[in-house]
Amino acid sequence: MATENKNLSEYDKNTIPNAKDFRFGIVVSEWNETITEGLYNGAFDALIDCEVPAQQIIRWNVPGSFELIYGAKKMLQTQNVDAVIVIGCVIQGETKHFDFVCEGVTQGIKDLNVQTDIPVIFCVLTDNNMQQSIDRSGGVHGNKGTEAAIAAIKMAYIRQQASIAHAYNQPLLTSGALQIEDSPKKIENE
Ligand SMILES: Nc1c(NC[C@H](O)[C@H](O)[C@H](O)CO)[nH]c(=O)[nH]c1=O
Ligand SMILES: CC(=O)[C@@H](O)COP(=O)(O)O
Repeated sequence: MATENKNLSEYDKNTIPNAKDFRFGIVVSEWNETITEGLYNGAFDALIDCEVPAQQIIRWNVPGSFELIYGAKKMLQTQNVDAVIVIGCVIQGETKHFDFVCEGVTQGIKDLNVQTDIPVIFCVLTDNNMQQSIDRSGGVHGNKGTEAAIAAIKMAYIRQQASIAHAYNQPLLTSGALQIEDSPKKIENE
């Protein structure tokens, strides 16, 4: 399903885990900052709407999307966060630089998700033109920052449940959609 068939800002709070105790890092690229600020506002507002206290949201800025990799790495190494959201906007120019920046950031963020224990959420627009970026940062297609915030909450929850399951040597819930429990049940060893 392409973005044009899905509003990026839509979410059902009934499907979102309790996020009150989670801490989030948000690394924001300064390139195309009118777009990245719109994406950040979408992410921040969604986290607040899901009752994450503002003081549990840490923001760092980096020069461009390529620096999101290093910024996210240092964020998760030095800050007590349950998930990191990286926010960028890469727009095709005259040269192939677009391809290398997009591929580099994609692979770098993927590597962080593989090599570290903290989920890093990919909120990087890779658009052909500015209008596509406007449309996806609070325009007709909604706000990818909102989508990223909801993903961050869900992945922080999965990380939390996985650590609990590991501690009690229990498999994670495998019944399709993640079932949300008010508080994880302690499994008494037989
Ligand atoms: N053209 C865009 C860039 N380019 C800059 C790179 O991300 C990087 O900062 C530079 O190569 C120095 O390492 N960055 C964006 O975020 N968006 C662009 O459209
Ligand atoms: C993604 C980029 O680096 C690109 O916007 C830079 O523009 P150009 O390819 O014209 O140098």
